[in-house]
Amino acid sequence: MAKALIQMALDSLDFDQTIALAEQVAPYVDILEIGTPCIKYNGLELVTALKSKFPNNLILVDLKTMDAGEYEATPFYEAGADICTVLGVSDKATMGGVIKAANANNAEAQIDLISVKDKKAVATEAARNGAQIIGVHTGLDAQAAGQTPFADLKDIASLNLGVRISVAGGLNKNTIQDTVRAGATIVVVGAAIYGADSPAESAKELRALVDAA
Ligand SMILES: O=C([C@H](O)CO)[C@H](O)[C@H](O)COP(=O)(O)O
Repeated sequence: MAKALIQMALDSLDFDQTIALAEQVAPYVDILEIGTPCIKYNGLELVTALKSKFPNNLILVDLKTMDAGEYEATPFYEAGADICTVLGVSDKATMGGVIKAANANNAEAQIDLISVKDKKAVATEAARNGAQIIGVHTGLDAQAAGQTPFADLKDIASLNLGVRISVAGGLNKNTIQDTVRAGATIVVVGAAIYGADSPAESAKELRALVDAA
């Protein structure tokens, strides 16, 4: 079985800090994620910069698109995004538009199940419609209210949809191996890396844990 990928969520608003953090963690992670607040603040220029500075990492742009899927996602794919996210609560046509834009650019679309009520149904339909990645996601606000992504991961993994499953929501060194063993093929880490005394050391430790899981 292929090793799980590690995705680092770059959630700063500051352009230069984002590049500096990416420089520290890039050797240890597979995917550099431009978080939603960060992409809204910095825009396409940051995608172009990360893509050129980190050719060995995939770039995920966490657009969380809600409408006008193809129109919104296309410039980000053209700027170098390997993966863009679209909300699972959006219209089927919106998700379809992002999937279409991804395919036109030899890239991938991720359906984010954040705040979706019937997650199994949305994930099943999205996979059938060509989404390459399903994102099980407990957002920062839901985390603050004590929620975790683990029960949702169990539900989605049990469907055996044949697509990759990304998991985000407060993962850290204590939970990352169980998350991989439960079926995550992409594990997303934000605060546990950028909030550490040494983000590079934290990313290195997580890499070793994921590779050993
Ligand atoms: O996607 C995220 C959030 O919704 C803000 O955009 C986070 O980047 C994601 O949850 C990963 O960060 P942590 O939960 O801090 O690991």
